[in-house]
Amino acid sequence: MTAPQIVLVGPMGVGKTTVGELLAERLGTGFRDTDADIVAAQGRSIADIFIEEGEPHFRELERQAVRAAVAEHTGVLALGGGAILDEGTRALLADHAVVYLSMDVEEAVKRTGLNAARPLLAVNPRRQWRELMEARRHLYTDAARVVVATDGRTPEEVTQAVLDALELKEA
Ligand SMILES: Nc1ncnc2c1ncn2[C@@H]1O[C@H](COP(=O)(O)OP(=O)(O)O)[C@@H](O)[C@H]1O
Ligand SMILES: O=C(O)C1=C[C@@H](OP(=O)(O)O)[C@@H](O)[C@H](O)C1
Ligand SMILES: [Mg+2]
Repeated sequence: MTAPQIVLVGPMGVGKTTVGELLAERLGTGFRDTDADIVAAQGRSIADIFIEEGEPHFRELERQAVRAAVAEHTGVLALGGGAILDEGTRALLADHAVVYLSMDVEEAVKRTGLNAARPLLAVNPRRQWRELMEARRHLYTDAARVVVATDGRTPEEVTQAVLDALELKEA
């Protein structure tokens, strides 16, 4: 059976895409991101999918994207932050090398406040973050083989911490 070497989960803005690309480079393998797969397949942005068809439909598209990626991809795979909310998606992650990139609420507000057209954070970001993390934290933890904290670390430092935690050798 083929499988991704690493699957990155964690909240929006924690660095799944950034660290995923760095990890793929360090391991000499490919990088894939389910958000990018969905945008490519649908020909429209994630924000547009949320607005036009709602979050449940997006979670279905995301489950299909995760199913395809874990079946086909052998490199580093980054998921969207909310993928873990879907039971079917969680089942697809069982037995994979899932890494939870974590951060606290203050770090989250700092990172996503600076950027991002992220539909779930449009109003009152600090409260949204607290609620979002309370709902999701245990799902990330349960799905993950290892947890890597990203607070106060650069993407390069996080990348090294993931390689160390999984005891992976570079290419
Ligand atoms: N360890 C880090 N420290 C500071 N900023 C970071 C870190 N990792 C990522 N970022 C920045 O946070 C933003 C979101 O990163 P991204 O990789 O898109 O996160 P995700 O895919 O988890 O939503 C980007 O602007 C990125 O440059
Ligand atoms: O947490 C979420 O529900 C979402 C996270 C986003 O991905 P990132 O975590 O890569 O930003 C994207 O899938 C969508 O905006 C919904
Ligand atoms: Mg991302």
